[in-house]
Amino acid sequence: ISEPDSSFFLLVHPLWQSPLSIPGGTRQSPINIQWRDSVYDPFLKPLKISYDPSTCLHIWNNGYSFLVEFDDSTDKSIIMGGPLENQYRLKQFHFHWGAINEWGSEHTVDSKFYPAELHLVHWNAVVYPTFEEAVMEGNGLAVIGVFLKLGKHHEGLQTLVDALPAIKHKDTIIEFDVFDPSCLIPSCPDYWTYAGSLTTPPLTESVTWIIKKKPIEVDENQLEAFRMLLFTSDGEEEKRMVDNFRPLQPLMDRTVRSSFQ
Ligand SMILES: COc1ccc(C[C@@]2(O)NC(=S)NC2=O)c(OC)c1
Ligand SMILES: [Zn+2]
Repeated sequence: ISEPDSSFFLLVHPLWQSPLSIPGGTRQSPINIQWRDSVYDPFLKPLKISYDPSTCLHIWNNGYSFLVEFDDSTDKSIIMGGPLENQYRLKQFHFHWGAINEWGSEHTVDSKFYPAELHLVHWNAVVYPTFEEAVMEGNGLAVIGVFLKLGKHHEGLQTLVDALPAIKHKDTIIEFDVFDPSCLIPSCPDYWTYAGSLTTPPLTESVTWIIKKKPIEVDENQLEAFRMLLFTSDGEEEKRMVDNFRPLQPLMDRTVRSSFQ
């Protein structure tokens, strides 16, 4: 097969024992973004991003991806504007990627997969007292999605890549002092936005997605470093951490808006 389609993953993908979408789900993620069907919304504001690099805590392998977590006890690292009515606090970021460069992203653009996708996860601390509660609410989370494409070496990403050998196995963690995730976000302000969900259980429909139009470029060695991680714990039979993305979900009664014409 040149490119996986949902039937491929429905049949053989090892990660998906659970239902592929929650029964009655009307706003599931990820989706294909058909560029020509997206609707320009002139009322969408520019997204404002202000992260404090000192809020970075640690990087760890949770057995499905690797994530960098932030101190979200204050409003030091936040986003606002864009499609958002409140400001949202940065909680963590993580990635999804494939075994080969032909696929790996969760969202697709005109049915094209990218080799990987970054998710920067934020929660609405203005309205909800805890992240756990925000996860259950329609306007609880805001996730910035950034596509990764094969190209030149990415200096900022290399800091993360250098830490990966230390978190090869599930449930391994290392301290991460200072990191500014805005170095992973393209400077081009253009994005798509739509109402969606988490892409792993509990699959709750609580995410305002903000998908950057422009990808960042990373090199082959950096993608290969992701693929050296393991789903499995130390001592278990090794399973490479690859293809940790959910199959595409139906758009149903949703419109994808664009911040650009
Ligand atoms: C209980 O709260 C959760 C659970 C899982 C995730 C991870 C994920 O499902 N969500 C996105 S986005 N990508 C993913 O893989 C989460 O992230 C906000 C929050
Ligand atoms: Zn994700």
